[in-house]
Parts: sequence; structure tokens; C-alpha cells
Amino acid sequence: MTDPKGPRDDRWYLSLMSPNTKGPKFAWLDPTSIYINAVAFQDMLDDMIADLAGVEFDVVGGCDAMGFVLGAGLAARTGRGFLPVRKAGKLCVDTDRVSFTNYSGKTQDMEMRQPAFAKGTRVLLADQWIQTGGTMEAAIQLVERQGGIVAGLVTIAMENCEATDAFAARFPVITAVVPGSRWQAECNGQDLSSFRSYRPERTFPTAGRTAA
Ligand SMILES: O=P(O)(O)OC[C@H]1O[C@H](OP(=O)(O)OP(=O)(O)O)[C@H](O)[C@@H]1O
Repeated sequence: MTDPKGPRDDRWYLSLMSPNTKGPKFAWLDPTSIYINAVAFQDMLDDMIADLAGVEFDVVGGCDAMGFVLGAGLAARTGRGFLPVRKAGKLCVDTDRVSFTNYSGKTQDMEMRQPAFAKGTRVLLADQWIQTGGTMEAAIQLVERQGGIVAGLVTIAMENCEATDAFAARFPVITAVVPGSRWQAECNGQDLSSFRSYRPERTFPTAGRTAA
């Protein structure tokens, strides 16, 4: 049967993302335009859920802060609970803590409540994008230190580097960006050609599906 949304590999919503207008102290990517727009967000979740076929998981873990949006969306759509992996100092319950360094070069701590699950629980980890892998590595360690099994990683874009290649070798990795696509090459170069044609009206909540 033909999918009414068209081919799963068109990933049209990636073209909604806004360029960084604030300079190198900020992240290069901002996927929030996808979250704002109903059609984009639902289409992206549909693609990710289709690609998750065969991945068994009991709960979705999401990285503070924006990984909560994707992680909670996936949890709600797949009927699972959601486990927040938080930047340190926020949780008022017993926690475990891991230090990490992200793309900004800043070292900080990530925390997860303890205990969060029984040993052997399969945790699907979500974050909005993975650049150096520092943030996701901290989340993986927190899950594994409690005896959890990382069932897979889900993210909009994962840049290719040694650390992320190692993730792909260890876990199923589901990305909105199709590996090997021109979107992947553009993410690796931290510059999307669609930035040049960015139009905020396309991202507004009720704007319809438009081609890349
Ligand atoms: O692979 P890495 O180099 O670790 O970078 C990726 C992480 O950085 C961004 O979050 P950020 O820490 O900027 O916080 P936010 O989610 O609150 O925007 C992004 O959402 C990932 O969590």
C-alpha cells in the first residue's frame, strides 16, 4: 500500500530548521521549528517510529533539555513512560551523576534519579541532536550503571565522528536524517543548504506540509 505521506526518506521537515543568527557561542542547529509545526512534528515522529520497528524498549529516556521534547513525544506515541536525564542540580530525589563535555567545550554533570528502573530494563535514549556525543555518552553511562540496557538511540541528526561511529557500532541508532543522504553531509558540515531559504511562516503551528 502506498503511504499517503509519500516516501519515508524525503524527511521534508528537515528543511524547516532555522540558521544560527547568534554566532559560535551558540549551537549551530535549532530543531525547534520542527516541534512548533504540527505536520512536521507528527511526520518526524511517524518516520522515527517506523524506523524503530524491531527495537524493543520499556521506557524512553530523554536528555535535558530539548531531548525532553522528542523523548516525551516518542514515549506518548509508543505508549511508554518517560525518564528524564537531567543537567545536575535540578532533581530533588536521590540521583547518580556523570560528568561530560559537550560541543561547547564546557564540562558539566548529568543526573538520573536512582533507582529509576529494575535491572535489565530496556531504555531507548532520545536527544534532539548528537554532535560530539558527550551528552549522549553521559546518558548511556547513567543507564548502564543502574543495570539498564540501552535499547537504542533516537535523534534528529547525528554528526559523524569517532564517538558517534562507536555509538552506531554498539546500538541501533535512529535518526531523522537518513544516513548517507545529502542532509547527513550537510549536518557534518554544520550548514544546511535550506538555511538560505528559511522562512519562519513555514514553521508556524498550522502551516501545511511543504516540500524541501
Ligand atoms: O553531542 P554533544 O556535543 O554533547 O551535543 C549535543 C547536545 O547539545 C545540545 O543540547 P544543549 O546542551 O545545548 O542544551 P539544550 O538541550 O538545553 O539546548 C543538544 O540538544 C544535545 O543535548
